[in-house]
Amino acid sequence: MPVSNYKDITYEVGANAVRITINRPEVFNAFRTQTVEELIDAFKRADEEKSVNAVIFGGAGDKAFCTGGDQKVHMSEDGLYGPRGLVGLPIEELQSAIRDCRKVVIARVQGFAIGGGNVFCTICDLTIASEKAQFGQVGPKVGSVDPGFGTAYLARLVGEKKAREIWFLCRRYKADEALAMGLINKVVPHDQLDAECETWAAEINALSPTAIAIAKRSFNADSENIRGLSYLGIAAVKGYYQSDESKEGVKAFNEKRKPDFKKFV
Ligand SMILES: CC(C)(COP(=O)(O)OP(=O)(O)OC[C@H]1O[C@@H](n2cnc3c(N)ncnc32)[C@H](O)[C@@H]1OP(=O)(O)O)[C@@H](O)C(=O)NCCC(=O)NCCSC(=O)c1cc(O)c2ccccc2c1O
Repeated sequence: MPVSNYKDITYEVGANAVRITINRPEVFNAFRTQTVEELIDAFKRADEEKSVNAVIFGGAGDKAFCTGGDQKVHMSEDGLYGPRGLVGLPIEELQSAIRDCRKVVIARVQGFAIGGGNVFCTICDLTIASEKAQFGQVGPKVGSVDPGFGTAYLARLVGEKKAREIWFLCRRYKADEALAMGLINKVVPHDQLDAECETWAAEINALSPTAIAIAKRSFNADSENIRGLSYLGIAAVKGYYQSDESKEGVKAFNEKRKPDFKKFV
């Protein structure tokens, strides 16, 4: 897919990093099938980029890095997001593409990193956030769950107790709380976010690309079993998405009301 054909994202090669940006600010940079397809293509392209060692992954506008799956397109008859993969968008292939990319992937978080957006932060090699950023999970509130990197790998970063708290209470966490729990690497004043990301990318860019790629593969190898969990779990999520229980979560979000899950207990 040529870069010029991207509709939902932008792709730029800078002096120190490739910049991949979700460009759907009208839905807080939520992703649909097309967004996920383009991101997979972009991360595979970045993997082959010869001039830089880093990728800066962000979301357009001031409000959000990414808020996960687009709940407006998710409100479908079959409960799926679209035509591709098990749940209608190949999210598990995108998560693999980010992990498999030999560059250091830095998440640039200026606002909400919620749902699948929070999973991206978890998977990215490094995360730098503005003091305005907010993190959290919403799956059990909106009829969804990320069964793999969003749960099991999150626990490796923040510990089992905190990861379970994040999923079982669906609270929002400020940037300094995310830093304290080990979810992100650094918090900076809002207007210094781009400069900080660029500084980190420049430092990485001065280092040996082969050593970095081997180190990344080595870190990944130790948690590679989670890819298997994710691919298995997503089959369960497909069945869940087709249930009235999950559809109630999606409907409630779109109708801006609290979900009523009582009858499913
Ligand atoms: C981000 C929020 C916390 C912001 O709340 P706030 O109250 O400030 O603002 P609004 O809620 O009014 O939102 C403003 C505006 O943006 C729209 N919007 C926000 N997020 C989305 C979204 N994800 N999809 C579509 N639209 C969105 C919202 O509708 C408003 O627009 P209006 O035109 O209506 O005014 C809050 O918005 C929030 O919690 N958003 C997250 C919603 C959500 O449910 N996300 C998806 C979760 S599921 C998921 O992401 C997911 C990830 C995975 O990795 C998976 C892997 C495997 C299987 C499944 C997966 C999966 O489902």
